[in-house]
Amino acid sequence: MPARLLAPLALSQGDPAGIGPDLALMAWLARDRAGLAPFVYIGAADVLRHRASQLGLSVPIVETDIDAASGLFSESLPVLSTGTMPHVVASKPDSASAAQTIRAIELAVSLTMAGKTSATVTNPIAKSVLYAAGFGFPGHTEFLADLASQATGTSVMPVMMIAGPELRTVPVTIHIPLRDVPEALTEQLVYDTCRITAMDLKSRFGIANPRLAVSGLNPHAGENGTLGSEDDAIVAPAIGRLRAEGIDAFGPLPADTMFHKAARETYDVAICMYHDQALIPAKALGFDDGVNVTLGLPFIRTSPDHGTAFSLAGTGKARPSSLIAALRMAADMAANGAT
Ligand SMILES: NC(=O)C1=CN([C@@H]2O[C@H](COP(=O)(O)OP(=O)(O)OC[C@H]3O[C@@H](n4cnc5c(N)ncnc54)[C@H](O)[C@@H]3O)[C@@H](O)[C@H]2O)C=CC1
Ligand SMILES: NCC(=O)COP(=O)(O)O
Repeated sequence: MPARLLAPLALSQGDPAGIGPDLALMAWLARDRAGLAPFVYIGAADVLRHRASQLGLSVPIVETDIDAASGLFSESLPVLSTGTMPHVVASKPDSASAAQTIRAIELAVSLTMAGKTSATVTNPIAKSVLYAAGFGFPGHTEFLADLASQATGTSVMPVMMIAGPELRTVPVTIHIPLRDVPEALTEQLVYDTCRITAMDLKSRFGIANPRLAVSGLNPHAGENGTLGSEDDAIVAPAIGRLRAEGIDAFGPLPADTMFHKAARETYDVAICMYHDQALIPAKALGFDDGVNVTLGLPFIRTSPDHGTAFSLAGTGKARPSSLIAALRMAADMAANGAT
């Protein structure tokens, strides 16, 4: 456990029919080998016990209050219970569990904002399952920002960053249909996303002068306007404003040639215009140890880079490496004094 980290990490259960419970159990079993800081699982203890038994994993699961959680961690997996869950079957998603899934995220965030936990680490949710139950946010990222805005009374703009050992990427637009991207992309959005990224790479990742490589939207970054106008009309002016403020942003770059090894050495983060432009290279290069971190929040939030992988839940085939990387990154950020 890093010396300065006093409060445990909050780990939300995610979709209980997905691999979140499996990964939490596996991460706890790997705690010493992986050098993990104490974490408290926030969710349904009965689902976790059932999954442990299904997987044949010997994990003592202890329901606790938050103050006792860190002290229990070496001998048992502490659980802060969100109450009794409707019946859950591994790999069978059911929107009846949505309220509990959301409650676990809310509880993790409120504990983290109160300083009772040092960071929030989220297990994956299935967006469509929550949408079916009326969840009004595209994903965690926007939900967390809303919770933070409500708690602080100030507007919070979240930025998604996928961070792996070889590459960090940020999508400027996130979970919207591809056909809506050009409409959603504005100079202000590109500018704000880059500014928040630069600020957080400094304050949370210790990069003194972050280099931001900004992609274009169109093939060949628009080929001088002949393959689309957005690169010259939206992306380039945003980069001009950033540079005028001393932020080392450059582009717009053709997205197809900015991810090879030599290109990656020229920047600290790639700012991309839409979800797949950012997440395909990030997951191709680092699926097993990539971390999804939300920048711009007044607290630390990380997550594995993958989803609920329903078909693997309860089989023992899910790999916990990305969750372990997310737990480690959150603990490092907290120990380094980032909030
Ligand atoms: N942070 C979050 O809450 C995220 C949630 N999702 C949600 O997850 C659901 C499923 O999404 P998919 O696109 O199928 O992505 P997915 O990441 O769940 O699965 C993609 C592929 O990777 C495999 N995989 C994923 N995690 C793995 C692990 N830990 N070990 C071994 N193999 C693993 C799966 O078996 C599948 O073949 C969707 O509903 C989506 O909304 C997706 C990404 C992130
Ligand atoms: N594709 C990334 C993803 O779905 C994660 O979204 P979020 O739930 O962290 O907002």
